[in-house]
Amino acid sequence: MTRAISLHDLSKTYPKQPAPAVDRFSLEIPPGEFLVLLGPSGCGKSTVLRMIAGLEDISSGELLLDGEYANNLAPGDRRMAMVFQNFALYPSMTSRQNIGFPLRFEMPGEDQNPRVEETARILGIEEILDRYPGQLSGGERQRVAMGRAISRHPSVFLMDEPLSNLDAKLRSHLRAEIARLTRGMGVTTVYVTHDQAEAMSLGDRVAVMRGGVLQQVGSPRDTYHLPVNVFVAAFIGTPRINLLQATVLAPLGGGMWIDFGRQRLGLPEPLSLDHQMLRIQQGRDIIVGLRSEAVRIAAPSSAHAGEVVLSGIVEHVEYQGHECLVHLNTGAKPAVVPELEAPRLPAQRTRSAARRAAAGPGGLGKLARKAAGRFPGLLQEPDGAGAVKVLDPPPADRAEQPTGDLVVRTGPDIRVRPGDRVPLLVDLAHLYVFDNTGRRICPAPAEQPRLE
Ligand SMILES: Nc1ncnc2c1ncn2[C@@H]1O[C@H](COP(=O)(O)OP(=O)(O)OP(=O)(O)O)[C@@H](O)[C@H]1O
Repeated sequence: MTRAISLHDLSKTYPKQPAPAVDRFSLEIPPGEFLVLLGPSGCGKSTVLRMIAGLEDISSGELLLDGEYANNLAPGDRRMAMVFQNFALYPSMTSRQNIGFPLRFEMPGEDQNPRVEETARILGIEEILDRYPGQLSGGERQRVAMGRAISRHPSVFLMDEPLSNLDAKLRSHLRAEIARLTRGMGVTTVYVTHDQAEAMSLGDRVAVMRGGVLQQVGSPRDTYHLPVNVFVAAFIGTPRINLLQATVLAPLGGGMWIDFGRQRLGLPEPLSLDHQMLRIQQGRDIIVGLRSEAVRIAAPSSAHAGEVVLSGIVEHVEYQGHECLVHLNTGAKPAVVPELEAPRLPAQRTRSAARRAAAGPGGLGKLARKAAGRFPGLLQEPDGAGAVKVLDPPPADRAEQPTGDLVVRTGPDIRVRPGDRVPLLVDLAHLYVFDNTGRRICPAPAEQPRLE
């Protein structure tokens, strides 16, 4: 049994809160889909989940279950099972009693043991059925919590960061188990997380939220390759996408360049349609996004079609075993996305930079708050597209030292050292351009009229 969930302009405003925690959220979740709600802390993910579960009143908008109006349906009548981050097990009950507890109400008078044992077999927890939560590891507790959800044969699973209290190895193991279980059962699942890697590996689709507003919903591949705005681009992908401030130069005589200040990137002629569209940005601030795999360290003579030349000074090489991440300074100004951490920390910190970093995220938060103060309305736009303004890093940083603005992924055997100037080849097929409100303009959004 599985079901469709429709959210139409769902909003939630908590008492005494000026801004809605969830703002006109619309989404169709077909039966059997594994949908992940992804976003930074406080963006409203749990509130959406709780409204679906019936644990939170809906301020406005409509919730439909299999096409039927369900705003006022009691939680117990929704046939949904929820799994929480803190496991929420009864400490005085054994695993068997915890798993069987909801069945007492669903199948009164019946023997629950066969259902409990079937569930335990699916989860491989037969051995721990007679232990109490205090006698279980974190992973075992979460399996019991999952068992309690599964044993009810629900039509929807709602999972609120179910793995975030577990260590990395167990997380990845249980992640695979959740994917196997939910797909096997074919039950519609809504899964909340702020971990983009988890979202990408689990979701049929990922819905990215920011400040209560849905930014983009799509397959993991689409959200990675075609982010609608700079926020989604920066939130998804590790290492984070390189975001650089730039302007477009398109003199009347022809040619087009993306100007980073100290270097320019020439766009090859004839210009592609997407690049022709950039002409209207002439003289305006833009943000260029380059994922770490879109740039390689190689001589200009080895450029393939579609690759253009830049150069950078190596600041730091991060050896990762299977690859290296090379931090470079190209002389460009990094763009900062409010609500996410600041741009990358400089590779070679001065003492004052290290002090600032040691002071924790407050300084970065302050930067974002300062930005929000300088550009009112900047953190959220009425149409939900999400304006994301480019910010200059604090001047003191720049005066003290050059900051790495570009991270490039290379093979593990790269032989470069801090201070080396290296040639770079940028693959234009993987170059993103965002306008000064943060919207992606290149590659052009599908709905945009094209110059044909
Ligand atoms: N009961 C409440 N009363 C008032 N404000 C609330 C309440 N619950 C949540 N909020 C606020 O609503 C906003 C969204 O909260 P929510 O828990 O949905 O975010 P989230 O994205 O799930 O965050 P996290 O990942 O940290 O759990 C936050 O600003 C939060 O402080």
